[in-house]
Amino acid sequence: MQANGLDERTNLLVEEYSTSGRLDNITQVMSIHTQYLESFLRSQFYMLRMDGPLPLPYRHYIAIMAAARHQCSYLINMHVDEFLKTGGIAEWLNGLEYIPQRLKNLNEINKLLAHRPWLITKEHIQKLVKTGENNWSLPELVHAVVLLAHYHALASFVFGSGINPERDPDTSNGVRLIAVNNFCVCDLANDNNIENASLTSSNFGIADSLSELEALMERMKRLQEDKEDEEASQEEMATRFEKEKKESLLVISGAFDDEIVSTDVSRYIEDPGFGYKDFARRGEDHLPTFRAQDYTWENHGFSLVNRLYSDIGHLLDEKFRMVYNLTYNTMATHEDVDTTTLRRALFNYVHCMYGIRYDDYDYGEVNQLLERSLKVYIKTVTCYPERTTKRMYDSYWRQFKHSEKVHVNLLLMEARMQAELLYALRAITRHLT
Ligand SMILES: CC(C)C[C@H](N)C(=O)O
Repeated sequence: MQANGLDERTNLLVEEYSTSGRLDNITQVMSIHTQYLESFLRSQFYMLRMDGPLPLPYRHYIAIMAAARHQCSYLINMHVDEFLKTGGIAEWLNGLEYIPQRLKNLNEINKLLAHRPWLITKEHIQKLVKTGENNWSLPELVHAVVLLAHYHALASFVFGSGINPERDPDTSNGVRLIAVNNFCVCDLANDNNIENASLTSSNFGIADSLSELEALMERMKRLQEDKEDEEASQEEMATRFEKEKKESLLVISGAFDDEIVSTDVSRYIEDPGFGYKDFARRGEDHLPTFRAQDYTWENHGFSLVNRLYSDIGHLLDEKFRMVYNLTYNTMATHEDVDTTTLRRALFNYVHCMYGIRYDDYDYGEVNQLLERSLKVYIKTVTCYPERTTKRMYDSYWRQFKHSEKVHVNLLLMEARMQAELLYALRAITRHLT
């Protein structure tokens, strides 16, 4: 890393340490991408600590409820502390039975948002805002929704980057260490690449992975060159999306055994068995398509959110743009590479799994650029983050640097957050009209 890049990173970390009194592992890992970290911290600081519709302890409790949907003890513990520090009532930490009804009413939207946001309708919104004494004002509800989406997505980042302990196959009783494993901070922040990682696996496969990389770059190049010549028809484009969506539903991610949720976590959730629909298991494949141009973040979501909870729209917008455009023009050891097509494919594939379609995007590209093991990883990190394993992390893009895999995680996290927001905000708009 260049000297001034390093300075910038150090300054940001020093600043973060002096305002919050800690430097958690999330911040350290994200600091590999300093510019992004800055917009991340800014929006997180705003939603947690600045003036806003919800009281401070509520914000942390909502973060706990969100993280619990993915059994993310790491985030839960962090916000349990913050909840108490900001004056939260300790009794609430015994679980959902101890919290006010109003807060409890968020359960349903938390659950849908986390796992099947396409099911959120204006009726859900109506119910929350019109329940007599326990009602939520729209600004409060928007604040809550932003927090929920932020923490669901952050749980994806935490598991996707190995910030949580990996599941130890021997602890079949479901007990997990709450401590943070050191796969993240020591290795990722130092950006050890495959040479080090491969010490644990065998050297066999290096040649394969090298040629995989070359082949991927070749495909990217071809796609960029062919863009102008080949214009698929509208129908053809729609068919390609539907095909990709259908296939994504069948990608199997991790073990299907019913997870045992520890009581530390289960006390904060209702209906723990509810997850991203297991299409593969049920043999069903219906997920409605959301046409992105009918309700875009830029034209609709952004202004609604900004109107109801001032300035958060700008902060989120800046963060989305930042992650979407972030590039170092590198691919593993290669430099000066235009990686736009690959980064778009990652982002759009996440939206595809949530049924969101951009009609000017050719989903054939997803298929050409994202190999199977990467799709498994994306689906797991996005939809069932708690099932992510180190093996999944290691099995794709074996030539790439850890910083690039963290970059992938940033894209997945933000794409997921945006997808959740789009569905929730569309429902709020429908409620208002
Ligand atoms: C996710 C990676 C493929 C990103 C790439 N290293 C870039 O700088 O654009």
